[in-house]
Amino acid sequence: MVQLSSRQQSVSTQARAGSDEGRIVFEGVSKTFTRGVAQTAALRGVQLEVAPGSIFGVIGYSGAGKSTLIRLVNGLEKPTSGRVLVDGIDIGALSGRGLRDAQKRTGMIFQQFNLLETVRVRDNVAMPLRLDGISQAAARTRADEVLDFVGLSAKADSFAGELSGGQKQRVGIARALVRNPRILLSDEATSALDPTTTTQIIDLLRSINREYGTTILVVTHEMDVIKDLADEVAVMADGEVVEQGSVLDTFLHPRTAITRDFVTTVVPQGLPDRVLAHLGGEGLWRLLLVDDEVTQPLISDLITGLGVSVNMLHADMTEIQEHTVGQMIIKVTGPAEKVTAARAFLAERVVHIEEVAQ
Ligand SMILES: Nc1ncnc2c1ncn2[C@@H]1O[C@H](COP(=O)(O)OP(=O)(O)OP(=O)(O)O)[C@@H](O)[C@H]1O
Repeated sequence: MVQLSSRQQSVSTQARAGSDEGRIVFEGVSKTFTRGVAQTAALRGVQLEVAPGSIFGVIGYSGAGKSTLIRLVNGLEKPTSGRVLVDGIDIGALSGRGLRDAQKRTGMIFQQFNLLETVRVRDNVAMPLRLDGISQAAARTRADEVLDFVGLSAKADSFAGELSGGQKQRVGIARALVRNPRILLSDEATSALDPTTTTQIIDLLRSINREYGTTILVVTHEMDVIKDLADEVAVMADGEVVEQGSVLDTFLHPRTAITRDFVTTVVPQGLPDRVLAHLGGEGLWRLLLVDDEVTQPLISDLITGLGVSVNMLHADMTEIQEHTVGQMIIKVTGPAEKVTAARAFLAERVVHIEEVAQ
């Protein structure tokens, strides 16, 4: 894998921790679009901080304000009120040359790739440098470096229109990296891709973050993308951030209904109604287990140690932020005092236990 530049090599996540380089801060940001007499409040009082070198995910349904949020970071939109600080600089206060210079420190990738289809891959990637006035030879040399980094050297002479969706997104990523940005913005970059290609692009984004300490702000409507890519997540609804926290904590303890809905798309949290109809409410529990909790002999301990019957209705396991998260839905039956004791026993042994909603 080719090294991107000496500047990027020297910039580690740790080295950035105390500085504003790669930091994004939203300070009470609102954005209202006005068309004639119609007004749309796309963002309302957004307060967020994206730490340097982190991967921060923003999830929400269509119209929640995600694209507007990301467009404020590279100055494509200006806040109606509040401030967006990028590398410590109030981006909304810049214009002209100052804004263009700030924009060079931010790369962006898009759902529809935004490539020039009839232009060769190498020249698509070199385009931002050519717009900066860099010579064609130097821009092409640099483009070849980043194409090597994203694994697409072999396609440098192809026309962009000849590539698959996954290859196009790699070109989009190479173009976004060509100026060595401190920050990479991703607006639904995997939404047009199949699951396998999505995984490859997510792996590429993670390797960019890991090797160069690039801050990545990703907006998406897919909780799978958040699970596999992000460290932190903010959930948006109607222009507001309704919940934020670490991805693992958000999966384990969603606090709002909308977050629970998103979590459910990855970790189903209930049972089919027809199954529920056959089960009484008592002793019907959903358990969450993390890491070592997953491998303990929980069910046999319940049966042999507490003398209750256990019916296993559902079990699954997934990886979140390098932690193993297991889920079980069980029905415990027996004398009331034993069922109560079983619940107390489980509460000691698993990270979360709740009654299954009927
Ligand atoms: N340029 C604009 N002019 C007027 N209204 C706009 C403009 N851009 C966005 N909006 C409105 O702002 C709200 C938020 O839009 P935004 O595109 O940020 O949401 P989103 O979460 O990215 O949705 P999607 O995933 O569908 O793109 C929507 O009601 C949208 O119609």
